[in-house]
Amino acid sequence: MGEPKMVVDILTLFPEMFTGPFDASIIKRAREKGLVEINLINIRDFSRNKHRTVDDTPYGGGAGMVMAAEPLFEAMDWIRARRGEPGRVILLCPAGRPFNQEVAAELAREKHLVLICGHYEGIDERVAEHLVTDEISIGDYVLTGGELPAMVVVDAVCRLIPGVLGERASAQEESFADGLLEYPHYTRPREYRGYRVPEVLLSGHHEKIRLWRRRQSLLRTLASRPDLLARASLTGEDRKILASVLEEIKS
Ligand SMILES: NC(=O)c1ccc(N[C@@H]2CC[C@@H](O)C2)nc1
Repeated sequence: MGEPKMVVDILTLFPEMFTGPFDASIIKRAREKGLVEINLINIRDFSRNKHRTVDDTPYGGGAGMVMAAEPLFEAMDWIRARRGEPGRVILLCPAGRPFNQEVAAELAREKHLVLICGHYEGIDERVAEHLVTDEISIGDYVLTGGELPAMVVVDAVCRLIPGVLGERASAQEESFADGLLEYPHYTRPREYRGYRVPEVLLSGHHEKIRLWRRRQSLLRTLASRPDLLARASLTGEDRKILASVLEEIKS
């Protein structure tokens, strides 16, 4: 097994939550190919008291419990001793930087990521202040823990590592890679319960198919995510296609 392209250390109280998603399909294959190494590290193993506690009551009062700093600092010491300074130490939390394809691409360039999955009301702030390099949120909602967000981030990042997806083309063409939504996909049969595949896709005319797909991407993005359209890098051809679409809408 060659040197893995990326190492991901995940600090969590529930390592068992990860076995399903990371032992199936693409991530499993990436691990088997040695393209990525994912280590699940149980925060509780770094508790330094005999009851192996990892949380405590909040200073200043209030409901709920707070994750203590010590086990996380001890775990980071262990990670550093074993593998040196991580490229990024990511805390998953609702206040974090919104996760998107651009952030995934940025993280995919790192050699070593540490993801910290919190629980309870939150984590002692000294962790965010002195250990964390990036706070990331997968959306504006509160979850019981950082584990599900960590799975989402690992999935989106791993699939961008060269060699993880079979033919790179599918990752390139896919939504958000060029900033537009994806065109519709079809496969056999060419007619199912009376529903037919668009003729152009059966024509074998590659240029027409490319244009049809691009038009569909532009139409879909215009219809459901005009904000993405505003930010996308459009070619001259794209603008011509959009102009003709807008003409049709007006007529
Ligand atoms: N939107 C998100 O990415 C997100 C991340 C974490 C989270 N919850 C954890 C539990 C306690 C605290 O560490 C944060 N909820 C939502």
